[in-house]
Amino acid sequence: MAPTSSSVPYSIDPRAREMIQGAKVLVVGAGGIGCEVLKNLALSGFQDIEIIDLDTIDVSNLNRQFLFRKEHVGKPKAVVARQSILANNPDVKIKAYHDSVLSSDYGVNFFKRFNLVLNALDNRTARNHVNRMCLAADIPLIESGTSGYSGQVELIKKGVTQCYECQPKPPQKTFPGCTIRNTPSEPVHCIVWAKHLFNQLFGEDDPDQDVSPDTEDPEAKSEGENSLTESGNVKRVSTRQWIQEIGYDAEKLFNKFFMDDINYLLSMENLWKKRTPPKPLSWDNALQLVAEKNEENENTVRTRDMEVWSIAKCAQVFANNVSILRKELGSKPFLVWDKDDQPAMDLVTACANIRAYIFSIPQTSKFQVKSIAGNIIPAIATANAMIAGLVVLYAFRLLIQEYEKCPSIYLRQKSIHSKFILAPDRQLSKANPACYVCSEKPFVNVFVDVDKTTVKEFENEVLKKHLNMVAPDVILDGKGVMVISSEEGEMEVNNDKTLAELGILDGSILKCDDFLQNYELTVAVNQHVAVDKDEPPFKIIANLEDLKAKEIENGKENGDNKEPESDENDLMFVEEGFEDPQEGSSRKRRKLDSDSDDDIVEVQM
Ligand SMILES: Nc1ncnc2c1ncn2[C@@H]1O[C@H](COP(=O)(O)OP(=O)(O)OP(=O)(O)O)[C@@H](O)[C@H]1O
Ligand SMILES: [Zn+2]
Repeated sequence: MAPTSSSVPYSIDPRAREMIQGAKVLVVGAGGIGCEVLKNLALSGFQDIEIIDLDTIDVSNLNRQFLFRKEHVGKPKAVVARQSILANNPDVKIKAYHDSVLSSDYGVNFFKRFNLVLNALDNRTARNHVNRMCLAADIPLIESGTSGYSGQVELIKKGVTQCYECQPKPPQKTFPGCTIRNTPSEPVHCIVWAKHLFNQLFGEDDPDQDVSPDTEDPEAKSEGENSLTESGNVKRVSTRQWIQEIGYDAEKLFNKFFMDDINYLLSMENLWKKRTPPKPLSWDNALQLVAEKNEENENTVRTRDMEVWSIAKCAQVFANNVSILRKELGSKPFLVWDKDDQPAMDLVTACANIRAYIFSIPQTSKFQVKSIAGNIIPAIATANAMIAGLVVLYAFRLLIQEYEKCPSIYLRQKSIHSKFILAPDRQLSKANPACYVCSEKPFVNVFVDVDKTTVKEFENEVLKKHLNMVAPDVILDGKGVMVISSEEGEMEVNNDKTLAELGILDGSILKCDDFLQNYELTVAVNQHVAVDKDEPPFKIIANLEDLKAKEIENGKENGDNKEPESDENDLMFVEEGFEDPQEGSSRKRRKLDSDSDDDIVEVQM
């Protein structure tokens, strides 16, 4: 965009300018934001850059990840990003790692080599991990994310700001198991069920993803009636075992999931007193349900993915892809569902639509299924570019330790007059003194059923999945008993024992140590029995005061955006020093022409 008459060109502080050449920067993630950040770094004179990304280039990345071209599809993002930057600027020293940042190869000493770390990630696990590594190495981290037209940039610096984990993040949206398994009413319920079915057929075993009728559904039971089995599932051999026994026969699978299980659901009469009952569908009948010839469609330009498939087509797609995925599975222990893997996506689209048909729910195109199943909020190239621009502007300030000039800043779509608004917080966000990551003595309460929870479940679900440790060692305090070891083969004998069997009871204290993250956490164990079956089996509470506190409603999975503190009106800001926009003078903020199509905000410093 040509500078407007009112804009003042941005100039880098001369002290920062001097430091740019000698600065060593790590960029984590070479996706939408990462490509932009790398380009900005190279263009603004950074000479020593390292980039890490675990992924390879997908064709769907090409519209916005401009360092990649069609011929690069399938190649590692980090490697190609490096080549593209070097092609434009051969003087930059740039090193690429095609790897996960979670790997033990990147320990605290690896992070200590950098002046700055810039995150351009898309998931919480990796963000949490880099947060801990930067705290441990005491290196400033710039965290960033976008979600559609929204985005944010946040500085994380030990002892100066809050860390990425200071505030609890809302859990991802989930649906009650019985809605998914028994009484779906929206396309999304069928899509979640279809993803679970993929995992039952090919994925990692997860009892939470059962697709069979749930006989424990309280709505299904008459008063005083007991369920068929203790677990609430129809009693039979495990789904995977049965699938293997029938050799992944598509017709048998189809009749089981779409006819027998539906007949079973119909027998749970209470469920259908106020609902439209589902229609069981056999393989033979499905093949009859071909699309009515729709002349309108023939003249309409529609891409294949926008089409809603007939049920006969869904059945055929189901059979074809079961066979393709079975071959892909081969002798691997399991497949991982990926929205960009065509057979996996086709299978989920077909199954979701067959289930939707059975439950009289509107059917959806593959495009719609993909956006729901992949939790995709479309990535907006301009939002990524704006956020990446801010990341690098903040990088300049951090080189000269101007931390106070880097408050969290938010990008969001506003009104019909102005498409984007940038709004900074008034000041740096202070660390939460009860944070179980960055406080001086990290401490957390875990409420868990010590009589039922095994050591392995505790390690995987509590320590790794929810407390984000990578390779914990755990000692029962006071007794000095080692419970979990990060050394393979050392403590596996404990895996299937319950916590109680190892003497871990209500009031026990566990000392958990993650060597890689240089992170020690004290866990107080509290006996807790879930009363409601939809209640999570354990709870993690850093500060017991939080028990009463309302959950903070902020963030989205991709960008983890939260609302800015500043109160906005319908303005685009041109800030100086990010002072309180409400008190800004005309020098600091200008109302742009409301007819303007410009989506760019100029940030001056
Ligand atoms: N643990 C990790 N280690 C290294 N890189 C990671 C890790 N987790 C995620 N990434 C990378 O972070 C990048 C995030 O970029 P982005 O949000 O644009 O996602 P994408 O996968 O490229 O695009 P989309 O999800 O929209 O298809 C990806 O390239 C991804 O491979
Ligand atoms: Zn913290």
